[in-house]
Amino acid sequence: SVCSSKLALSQVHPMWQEPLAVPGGDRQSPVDIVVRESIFDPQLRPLKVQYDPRTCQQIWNNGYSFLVEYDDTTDKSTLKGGPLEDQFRLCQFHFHWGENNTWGSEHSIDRRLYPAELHLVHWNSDKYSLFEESVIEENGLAVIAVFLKVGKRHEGLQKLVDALPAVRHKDSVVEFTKFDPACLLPENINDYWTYAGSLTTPPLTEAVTWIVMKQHIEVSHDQLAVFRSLLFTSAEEQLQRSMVNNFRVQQALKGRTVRSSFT
Ligand SMILES: COc1ccc(/C(C)=C/C(=O)O)cc1
Ligand SMILES: [Zn+2]
Repeated sequence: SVCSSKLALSQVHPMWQEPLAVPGGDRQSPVDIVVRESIFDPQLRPLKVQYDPRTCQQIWNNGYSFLVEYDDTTDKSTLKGGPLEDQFRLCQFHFHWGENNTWGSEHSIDRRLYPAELHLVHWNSDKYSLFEESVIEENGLAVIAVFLKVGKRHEGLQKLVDALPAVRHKDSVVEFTKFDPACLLPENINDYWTYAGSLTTPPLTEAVTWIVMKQHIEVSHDQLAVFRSLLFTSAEEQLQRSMVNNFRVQQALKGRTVRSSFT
């Protein structure tokens, strides 16, 4: 099953108007992570990531980002450990980026923004039987966030970059297989911050356990430029708009604690 319902996503408009307030919105994302206010939790376990490249299916431009979607009908690509009590299934990953290298990430570390941010979206397959069910449950989703910095070319990313021109317009889909998302993780995945938050695009539901990696990955300027060559708009639309700055504004922490897995 493709893990993001087309109806809800098709209502995600680029640069969409932020709702004034999300019902009961006291755990919204993204947030600024203030390092010296994060609390080391020695009970946080190492993350266990097991991805099977054979579950990779397609890339879809949903008019907000491009999603690399995985077959999540079995427990082949999974995440567990860390702050998680249950086993989670990978359903898709996507990115957020800016119009230049000064900004683009959704989270920040002591107010430092990165030019882009990767989100690997997983749902709780111990408790729910469908992604769509898990999206409305407080322990339904786990998202790994990885910051991207501009530097050397990322060899593993290039296969994805080469496929992007085929999904230039909103609602375009291209087959994309045998991609191992583990190649996008930093060497050290055991240093991370974690907090209770939400999706950062509609439906903005407060269902996400965020796991934000301390270590970034590097991609080249040219690779990021291909992200920026995508369009928010479909082929039929009169006025084409570049897919850039597809990040949400930061939200209040509202008393939440950000824990760290490292001192
Ligand atoms: C059911 O519709 C959905 C739409 C979007 C999403 C995600 C995964 C949003 C985000 O990445 O912030 C999930 C479900
Ligand atoms: Zn995201």
